Amino acid sequence: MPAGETPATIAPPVTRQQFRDAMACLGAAVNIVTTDGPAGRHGFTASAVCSVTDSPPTLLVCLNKSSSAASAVHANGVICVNTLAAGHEELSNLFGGRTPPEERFARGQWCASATGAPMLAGAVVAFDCKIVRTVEVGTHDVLFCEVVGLAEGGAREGLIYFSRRYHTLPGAPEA
Ligand SMILES: NC(=O)C1=CN([C@@H]2O[C@H](COP(=O)(O)OP(=O)(O)OC[C@H]3O[C@@H](n4cnc5c(N)ncnc54)[C@H](O)[C@@H]3O)[C@@H](O)[C@H]2O)C=CC1
Ligand SMILES: Cc1cc2nc3c(=O)[nH]c(=O)nc-3n(C[C@H](O)[C@H](O)[C@H](O)COP(=O)(O)O)c2cc1C
Repeated sequence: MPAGETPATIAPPVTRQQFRDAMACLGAAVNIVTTDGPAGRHGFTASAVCSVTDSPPTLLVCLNKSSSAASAVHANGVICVNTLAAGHEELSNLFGGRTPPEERFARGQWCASATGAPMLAGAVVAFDCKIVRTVEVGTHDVLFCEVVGLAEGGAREGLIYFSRRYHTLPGAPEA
């Protein structure tokens, strides 16, 4: 559409595909959300991650109820949100695909965070969290997560998912 023209509107009801096509216009950081504990280790790729409040530090994660990771996430009650860096595209696809949990963790270097959830070496940042509330909305559970630990991985270039493709973001210049 040429700049300055009125955008075409879509009549209600908005379909799933129309919603997804619109959401593909929003750039988002890519994260691998992990968990570990009595229900075992698991993880999935998530772009639906957002800051809620800084007091107490809280973020939210939207988890598809049909994900193979869902039961472990709920039972363990802890997650680590590992924000991916440039070069992590393959790892993102591995955790976003239909692979068994142990095959996912065969790639990348993982260590246990304070909550026990796997933390990725080389992530841009990692948020170690306890799930404090869960709200069911449609196909997803919205997990409200209190951040109990942080690790800055030191990766310089970020990764963003936009228009159904990965893009690299340049890092801040050296101080
Ligand atoms: N909240 C939701 O239920 C979903 C939201 N979306 C949004 O729509 C955009 C376009 O999606 P697609 O056309 O499927 O192609 P896509 O290529 O952007 O998505 C890649 C894969 O990730 C899955 N995915 C992406 N975001 C997801 C989410 N929040 N929950 C569960 N699965 C998710 C998709 O189903 C697809 O299998 C995505 O980038 C995302 O922002 C996509 C799928 C589901
Ligand atoms: C870029 C990208 C972003 C995604 N974002 C989310 C998300 O925010 N929430 C979610 O539940 N699934 C999301 N997914 C899909 C899950 O990663 C995927 O369903 C899961 O890892 C595979 O499901 P399975 O373990 O049941 O095979 C995303 C996938 C990709 C590739």
